Amino acid sequence: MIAANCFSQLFRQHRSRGNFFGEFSKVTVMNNSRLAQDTFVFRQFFDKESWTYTYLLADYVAKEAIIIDPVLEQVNRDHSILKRLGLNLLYCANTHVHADHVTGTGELKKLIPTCESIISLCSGAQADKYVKSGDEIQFGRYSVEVRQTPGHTNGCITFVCHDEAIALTGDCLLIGGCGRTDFQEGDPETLYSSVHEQIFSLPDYYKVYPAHDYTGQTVSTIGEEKTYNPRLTKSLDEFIEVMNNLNLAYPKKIEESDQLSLGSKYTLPLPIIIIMAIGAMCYLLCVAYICFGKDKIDEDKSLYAALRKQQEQSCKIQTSIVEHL
Ligand SMILES: N[C@@H](CCC(=O)N[C@@H](CSS)C(=O)NCC(=O)O)C(=O)O
Repeated sequence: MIAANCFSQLFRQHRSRGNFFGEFSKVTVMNNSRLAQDTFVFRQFFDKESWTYTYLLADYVAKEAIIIDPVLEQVNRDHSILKRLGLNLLYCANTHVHADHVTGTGELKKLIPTCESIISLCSGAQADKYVKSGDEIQFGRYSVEVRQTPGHTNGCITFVCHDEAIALTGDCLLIGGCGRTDFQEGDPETLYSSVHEQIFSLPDYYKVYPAHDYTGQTVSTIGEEKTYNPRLTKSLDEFIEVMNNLNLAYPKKIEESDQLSLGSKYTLPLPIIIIMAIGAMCYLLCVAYICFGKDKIDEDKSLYAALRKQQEQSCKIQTSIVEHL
């Protein structure tokens, strides 16, 4: 038993250890499949419209998977890759509510109803599971640790997979950059301490995978970012000055993505909400029509009565004139 534990410790260290630039060897397990797969599956997908990276992490032996930051327009791509690899998607997690694209979580949940959505407790969005710092999300023999890294938004989280020495930093830490802090709940001081305390505290060889890159890069390491990131190597005051003067255009989908629902079990689908709203409007119109219609009939009745009275009176006058003559 003790020997088995020592072996598993050594195996873990061997997989994770690496140098400053994140190079580390990997054990590849050959199984009966014609496609030789590492037991740990890691895929980085790109959406060219929003410059967004989506990540798939899975245990190929247990066939359990997690998707991070899926994009609505790419749901079919993600779904067919899951099918091709025969993976069971346990979770759709989002590093935050994105201002530049709509999440594919709701659509993936429709295709795979057993999959659960995950978002930070501080995001204000709806999901099946809410997470906070220290939580672990398990898939097969692997897991990711949740670290709250607010500053770009209050609900930003970084997922760290210690088994593979990787950090999925969302929009908090980008390669040679960081998330903007000029809208939603952005705050440069908070972002600065999130990066320094929660991300830069990881070992230098951990790989950094962000939610976006606008320069064609795909991966970095903690060591590189700590040494070369032009924003995060500055002092706090200099950083705040830089962040307050980025002058970036607003993302096109900011309003659409603000209405985010991650397909929680407890929310109604949008078409049902629209039908209910139309139904309520029709009901109000009917009530208004009936009330106004009734008033009009009452009005007509009293007018008719007054006319009849007037007619009767003029008849009486005419009769008395004739009698008089
Ligand atoms: N440079 C981008 C600008 C798009 C943008 O605003 N990206 C966000 C993340 S999505 S809300 C961001 O935080 N950017 C930080 C940055 O320094 O770019 C473009 O060319 O469209």
